[in-house]
Amino acid sequence: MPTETFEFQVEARQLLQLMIHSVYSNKDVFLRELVSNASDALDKLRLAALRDDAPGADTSDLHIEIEPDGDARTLTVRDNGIGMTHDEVGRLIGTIAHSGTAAFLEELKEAKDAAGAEGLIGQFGVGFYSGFMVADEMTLLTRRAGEARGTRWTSRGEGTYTMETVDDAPQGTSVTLHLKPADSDDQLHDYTSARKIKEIVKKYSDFITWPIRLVTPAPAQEAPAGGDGAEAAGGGPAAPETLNSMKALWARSREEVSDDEYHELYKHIGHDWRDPLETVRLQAEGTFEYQALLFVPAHAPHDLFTQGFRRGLQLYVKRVLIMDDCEALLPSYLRFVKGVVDAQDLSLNVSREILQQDRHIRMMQRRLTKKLLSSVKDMMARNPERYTTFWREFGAVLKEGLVTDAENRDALLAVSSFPTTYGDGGPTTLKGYLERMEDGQEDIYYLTGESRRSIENSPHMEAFRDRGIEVLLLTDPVDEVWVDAVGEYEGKPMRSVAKGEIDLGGRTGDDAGTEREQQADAYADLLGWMTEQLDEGIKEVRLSSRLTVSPACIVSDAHELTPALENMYRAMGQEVPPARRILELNPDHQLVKGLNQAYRENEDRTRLAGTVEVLHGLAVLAEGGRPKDPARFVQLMSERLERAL
Ligand SMILES: Nc1ncnc2c1ncn2[C@@H]1O[C@H](COP(=O)(O)OP(=O)(O)OP(=O)(O)O)[C@@H](O)[C@H]1O
Repeated sequence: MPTETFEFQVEARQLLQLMIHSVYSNKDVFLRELVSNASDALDKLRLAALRDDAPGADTSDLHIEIEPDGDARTLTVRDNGIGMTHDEVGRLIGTIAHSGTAAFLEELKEAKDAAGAEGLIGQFGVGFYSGFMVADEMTLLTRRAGEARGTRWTSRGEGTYTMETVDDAPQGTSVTLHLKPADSDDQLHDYTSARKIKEIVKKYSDFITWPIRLVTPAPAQEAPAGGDGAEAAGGGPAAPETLNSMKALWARSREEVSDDEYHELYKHIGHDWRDPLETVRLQAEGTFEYQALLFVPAHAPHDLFTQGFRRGLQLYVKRVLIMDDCEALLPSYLRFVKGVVDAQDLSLNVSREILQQDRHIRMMQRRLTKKLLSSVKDMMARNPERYTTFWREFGAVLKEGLVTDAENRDALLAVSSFPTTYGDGGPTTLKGYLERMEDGQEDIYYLTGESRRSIENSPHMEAFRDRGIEVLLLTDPVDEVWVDAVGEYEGKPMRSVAKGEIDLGGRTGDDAGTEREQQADAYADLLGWMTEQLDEGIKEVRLSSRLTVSPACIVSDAHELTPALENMYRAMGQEVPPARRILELNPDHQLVKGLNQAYRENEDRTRLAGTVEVLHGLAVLAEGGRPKDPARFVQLMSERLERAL
């Protein structure tokens, strides 16, 4: 078979460069990555066998081998798992399939220091490539279980790699690293040293549920074969030593397991190089027994909001992994949680469809959800800083639960926090807001919008700002939805400052009522005329009690959809009749007063009609929208500016 040469995909090449000129100081982790891949490959093969989906595969002694060779300066990590087809090698090893790679590389360019870059790389788990931190050449020999021929892949990590078909590859995958010279200044250890290998495996891979064996080539001994024929080597002097304890961490008591051990398990499952933010254990006893070890990552992945986001919850049945990415175990708003759930009494070959219906799974889901929410609540009380990180990373996802999970709504509200106009603007809970509410205030005020800046500068906020009334500033898309779904908190209605009539209670003073009535009389004709002038988008023009600086703003009826929500529904393909909105005028503003005067004094109101259009356009702009006919708006505006010169 000819050896073919291929070029790495652009992103892959960039990542490889990063690995070779490693920004990552701890190079030992390359071994963890290779062992982790080997372990996944063994899990996959066993799963396929459980489903009778691996004809011709040998599953008799599934294991991982590590074989150093000091003379040749190589290190081989070998598994007899699922292996890869020729096609898969090209696809999985030559490219980077992670969806957010482009975004990642952008961020990486911006990361100012090595620590930042290190953190980012962790998110993308450039697993296999990490071998190039310690090797100047890597060879991968693999044969997909059940197939006749295998593939050899070789690369020096520069622009290209080669692939060839081979006839005599053992089942599974072996990765051979041609090691760079040891250099302790650069944290490049001697990775052919048995002591070093044992230390790394113990530290990072002890929990792996497959045996990790150290194979030391004895001079007079035949090299032990990987997979087939391994048993035949019996009688030789040194049986390979198993380096890991293989204990399932989730089945052990808390006292027996160190935080570091939990963290290593998380990194394996979560494909993350960083420690998790929180570890949550649950041991359910009784008629349906199960153990769970759940992790909240410290960073939200880039693709959390994309369709097809892969969750990281693994389902085991009596220590056997039966499903990766098990979506039935947690509601969608907790999809960022990683971990393991190990149940005693499920069938080994349950399908995803059956799981969705299963009564026990539903019970587990409820209990796991409650446990996670109570852990977040504890975190809030015991470790506010950690909670702040949690909320920054996952708040937007968790709030989806306020809409979809009525049962846990109160628990979710209790752990939710929101930016606010109070104090330094840092997030507040609804409880905190309630405690600060002054006598007479009946509602919890909020405003939704695209960014904090645009909300803070919105005309709707003016009266609230003047009177020092706290307003929650909601900028996540989901905020539009949950405020409607939740409606109230502790009997206090949630009220958008951009919706309905705002009556700020007795705060305006005793004369305010009569003053307003007088104004209403004075403006009545103008308002009626303006309503006629504006097109069907505006159903009413009225005086405002929320403006102090701006001349006008647009508000929605209390029960109308906001424009953002309208757009959202349309984007989802739903038909929504356009909402008819209200234009509010500030009766104390010079422009509005002038408008009223001009209305009274002029019979011919053609020009005035144009001014009304401009005023409406300005209000649309102020809330972040765009005038319906921008060219006409600009023309009307220019004419008026010209006259003012
Ligand atoms: N030993 C192996 N046996 C079978 N397939 C493998 C093996 N090593 C790697 N692969 C395949 O190559 C893919 C890419 O591996 P790589 O280590 O680069 O990333 P990953 O494992 O998907 O992600 P991460 O590094 O974040 O864990 C794997 O997803 C797997 O499909």
